[in-house]
Amino acid sequence: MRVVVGSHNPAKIEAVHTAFEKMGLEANITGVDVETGVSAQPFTDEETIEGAIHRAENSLNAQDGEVVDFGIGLEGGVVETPYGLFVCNWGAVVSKDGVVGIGGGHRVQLPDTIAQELREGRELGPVMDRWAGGHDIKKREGAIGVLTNHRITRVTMFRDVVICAFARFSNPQFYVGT
Ligand SMILES: O=P(O)(O)OP(=O)(O)OP(=O)(O)OC[C@H]1O[C@@H](n2cnc3c(O)ncnc32)[C@H](O)[C@@H]1O
Repeated sequence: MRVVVGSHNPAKIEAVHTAFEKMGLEANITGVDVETGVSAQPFTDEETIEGAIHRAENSLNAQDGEVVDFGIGLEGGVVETPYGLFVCNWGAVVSKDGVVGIGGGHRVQLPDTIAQELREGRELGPVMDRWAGGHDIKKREGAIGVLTNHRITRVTMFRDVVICAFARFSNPQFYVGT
């Protein structure tokens, strides 16, 4: 099966590889840079889901006539709650016939100092690098990896997001009419 991921972020590509391994599916997986159609730092679940869907759809369309079975979009964002700002993560799988599966991931509460910088308009990636003293954390363990001491990483989190988004294709009989 041919799968295209709407990103070159190595954490996302590795997550898709490990998801397919875990699902026991053989796939040729590549990444492509696509537009997300949402802001660089999505600030709601809805905007983050929209970004994931756009990435998945644009991945399918980027392949110029080549047959691709699934486009996959993985998007990170943040959500405001009465208990503070949380990182949120969403994934979308779009099949070549246009069926869309969506899955969500863990949420981790951001420290107030980081949350405040995001509310002022900065992006989580560079803020996290500065705060944790790392480089390109978003391409490796992610904020979730830093904050959980690597017990959950961006790779394992997005791996599970892909498996959840794939539920519709793993069990189509449960989704008839939806
Ligand atoms: O190369 P792409 O696929 O665009 O990957 P990205 O990490 O830059 O883009 P996302 O859409 O996944 O994330 C949106 C923003 O949130 C940041 N972000 C999201 N989750 C993060 C995490 O776990 N750790 C660090 N930054 C994160 C990221 O840096 C972006 O600024």
